[in-house]
Amino acid sequence: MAYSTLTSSTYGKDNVKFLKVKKNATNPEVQDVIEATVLVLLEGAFDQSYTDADNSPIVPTDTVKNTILVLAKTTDVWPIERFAAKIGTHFIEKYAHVSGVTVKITQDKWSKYNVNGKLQAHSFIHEGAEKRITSLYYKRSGDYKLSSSIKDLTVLKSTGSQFHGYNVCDFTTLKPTTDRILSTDVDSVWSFDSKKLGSIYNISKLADSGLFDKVYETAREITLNRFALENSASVQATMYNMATEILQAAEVVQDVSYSLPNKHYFLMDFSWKGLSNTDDQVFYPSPHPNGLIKCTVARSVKNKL
Ligand SMILES: O=c1[nH]c(=O)c2[nH]c(=O)[nH]c2[nH]1
Repeated sequence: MAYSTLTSSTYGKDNVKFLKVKKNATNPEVQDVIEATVLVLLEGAFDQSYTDADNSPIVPTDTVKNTILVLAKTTDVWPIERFAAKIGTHFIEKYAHVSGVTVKITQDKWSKYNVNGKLQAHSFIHEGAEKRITSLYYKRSGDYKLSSSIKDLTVLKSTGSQFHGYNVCDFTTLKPTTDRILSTDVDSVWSFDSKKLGSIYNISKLADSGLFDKVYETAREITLNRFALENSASVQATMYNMATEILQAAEVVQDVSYSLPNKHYFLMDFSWKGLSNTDDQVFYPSPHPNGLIKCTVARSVKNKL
């Protein structure tokens, strides 16, 4: 008997990059761009390549890369949810021994900007680290999980955030505050209810209706609005409220997860110079450690009906 057994495996290509330009049909001067980074991993009858050095079932990762780029050329990549579904169904349809496909597409945020009050037709600002992401896991059975997210949207508010009333014990040094700086890199994930979306082949039609862009815009707007407008009791309370609002606004969303670092800014001590800093003006951006707070929020059973 063999000493070991392969319990799971998956393989493919990561960091496949392209930029695609879309020209308006009536005015080709009006353009859009998507810069994307794609991951595709395959599952299926590949065990012998690991256990017997038999490469015959392997679709080379180089072929996976070529496929992503050819599909980027020949099919519509707007929005990324549509392109993820296209990639997923392609691999299942083309290779009978592929049983599952994982796709992750990360989109850079290129935004058009104004010159003399006029939105430019084909000039864009790269808005830093912020990304729009979609993740798909699609199985030959037809089952799939689709989620989308915002990552590395860095925000800060200089007041309108509190933290007090927490557990106090002999390890506690933190002072309660009714006015602090709150800053985080937003990582917000909303998973779609597959039953409400229907078959994976329905995703393209839903994309035509603008559904995925609308949910993305809604999630981003709710996150930014609530961050600004709510006098935050804690990261925990604010993220829960954001997630609840997204569930209320987007019927097709099954649950919402946030993962938020609490990026601390500590009030500097100028007492050595005889200076008071009680007016909360000068802070030290502490690179580490940071708080890290995560939650997933779904509809309560009553509201699922
Ligand atoms: O919003 C917060 N949540 C915490 O759990 C926590 N813990 C801490 O030290 N500061 C904060 N702030």
